[in-house]
Amino acid sequence: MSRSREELTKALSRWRSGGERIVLVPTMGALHEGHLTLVHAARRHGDRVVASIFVNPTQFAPNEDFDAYPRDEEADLGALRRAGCDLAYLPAPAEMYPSGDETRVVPGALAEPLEGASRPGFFTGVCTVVAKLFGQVRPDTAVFGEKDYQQLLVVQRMAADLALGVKVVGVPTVREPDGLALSSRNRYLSPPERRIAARLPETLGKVAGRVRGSVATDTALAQGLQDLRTAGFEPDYLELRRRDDLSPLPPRALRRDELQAARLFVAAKLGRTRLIDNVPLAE
Ligand SMILES: Nc1ncnc2c1ncn2[C@@H]1O[C@H](COP(=O)(O)OP(=O)(O)OP(=O)(O)O)[C@@H](O)[C@H]1O
Ligand SMILES: CC(C)(CO)[C@@H](O)C(=O)[O-]
Ligand code: BAL
Repeated sequence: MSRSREELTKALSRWRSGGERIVLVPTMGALHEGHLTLVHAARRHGDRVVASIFVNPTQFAPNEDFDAYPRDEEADLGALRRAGCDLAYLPAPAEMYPSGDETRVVPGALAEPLEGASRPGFFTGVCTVVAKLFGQVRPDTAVFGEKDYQQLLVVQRMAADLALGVKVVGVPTVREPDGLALSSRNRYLSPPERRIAARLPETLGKVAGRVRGSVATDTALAQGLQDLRTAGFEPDYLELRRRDDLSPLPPRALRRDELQAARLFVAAKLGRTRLIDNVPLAE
């Protein structure tokens, strides 16, 4: 485990001088099987796996859950060790935001819809901290989850645009047996809310099925929003977008090529917990 850049750099230079390839898994901690699946995937992409744990203040708006965000360092370190992570990097805030820090990485159009529209400034915070982590670790590859699909695309774009020399790879969403995507924020759910939460992926499946069955997308999405409200959610968005550039799809029945290119995205509040999820449209 390393809390300072100095310790991190020592380990990295030892590995690099032996020609080993380094893979980074950035996280905010409160680790679950989804994160550990990223660590397992990372092992297949290189020789040494570094996982970072840093609850990044710049990606939280003032009204969001930065203070309440779950933190469980001891359990996280044990889980990472068992998953075969070579180094856990837990930087102190001053390592990421040193005194006088003022530079921000502002993403473009990919960061505008969906999470970008609901959480202004979120992707600037994410890109800024991920660029810093890439600069500190200088990994060959970095692994991100498809649960945060827009984040994966935005980070891939940033790495290419800024020529950071990091290959950014995505890993499919890991789900509970009832379909709920694993997420650190699931810890906020009360037992009755947890039972309702499975209706989120269920609704995605139903909307996707209706669109595949040639129902017009505007009708299928309106029905999906209604289903979410009836189940007890307060939806932020339920949208169909092209999976490569997140541009919108037409409000009519989709052609086969459009179905292949589409992904369905949702964000919804259940009590005080905000959940997100997404699925491909084509089976
Ligand atoms: N269920 C999951 N399947 C695959 N990857 C996941 C899953 N949950 C999180 N990840 C990935 O783990 C990385 C770190 O995410 P993070 O620490 O924010 O966890 P999280 O569970 O997404 O937390 P939150 O509840 O705050 O959204 C991200 O790349 C994220 O996409
Ligand atoms: C990528 C990330 C670690 C940046 O803080 C965060 O957004 C997350 O955990 O998905
Ligand atoms: N899981 C992405 C980070 C966030 O929601 O703040």
